Amino acid sequence: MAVDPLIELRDVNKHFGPLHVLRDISLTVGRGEVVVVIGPSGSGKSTLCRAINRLETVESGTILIDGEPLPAEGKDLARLRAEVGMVFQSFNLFAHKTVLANVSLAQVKVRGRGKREADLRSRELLERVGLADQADKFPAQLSGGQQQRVAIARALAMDPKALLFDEPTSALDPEMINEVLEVMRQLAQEGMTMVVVTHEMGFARSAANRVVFMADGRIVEDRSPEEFFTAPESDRAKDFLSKILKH
Ligand SMILES: Nc1ncnc2c1ncn2[C@@H]1O[C@H](COP(=O)(O)OP(=O)(O)OP(=O)(O)O)[C@@H](O)[C@H]1O
Repeated sequence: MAVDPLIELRDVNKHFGPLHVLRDISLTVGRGEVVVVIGPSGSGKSTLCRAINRLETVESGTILIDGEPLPAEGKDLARLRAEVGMVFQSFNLFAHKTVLANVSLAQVKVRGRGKREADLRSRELLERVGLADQADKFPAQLSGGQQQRVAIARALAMDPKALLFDEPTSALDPEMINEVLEVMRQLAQEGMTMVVVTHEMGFARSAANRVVFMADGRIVEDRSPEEFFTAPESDRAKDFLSKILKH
């Protein structure tokens, strides 16, 4: 399949003090592709995800969104950032605003939509994530899984070209993990371009087009889930998988 690149990283490097946390990272995510990033704790997965829309600065290398280099600051950065939505481990909803207002807010402020139009779109998206009947509640009245689904609706409300997920289920009780993964699976099937940092190997196996395995700030393997899970090539990946499978 010819790749139509939507997100590209070329030779990206970053340190935190003496720690070289991203080492010569080159990665291309094609339009409609789901790339799941896995690896041991501290290997740089979240930093990579956050670098893609410059929540972390990088020291060298290039990041392109739909062919446009991501600038360090300014209007073009804000515009490109809005094209790549982000869903975090902690849902970061406004506690004093209703679910509906949480989904509508950025549409009005960033996209310049009128309130009525934004609310209409928010209701459609809440329906899509199975929360149509929760629109008037406040975040604290919802379960963690429901709150994360609101956060996904909020990200979708910006009409992003791609979504980045940074450990979206790590803060959830086990019984709520699946309802969030199910929404993500649905988005993947609908063709959303997604980069997902997760420890959920079942999701990586079943929803990813590619698995990127990181260790010590490097991409060590970048392959289909079938190949990666049945025949990992590197000792680091073999070691990682054997530890995970023991749990
Ligand atoms: N703001 C920061 N300042 C200093 N060090 C940081 C900062 N953020 C992350 N680090 C360090 O950079 C390394 C990579 O962190 P990162 O969160 O990207 O790893 P990760 O692979 O996502 O790990 P985990 O699976 O535990 O979330 C870790 O050693 C971490 O302690």
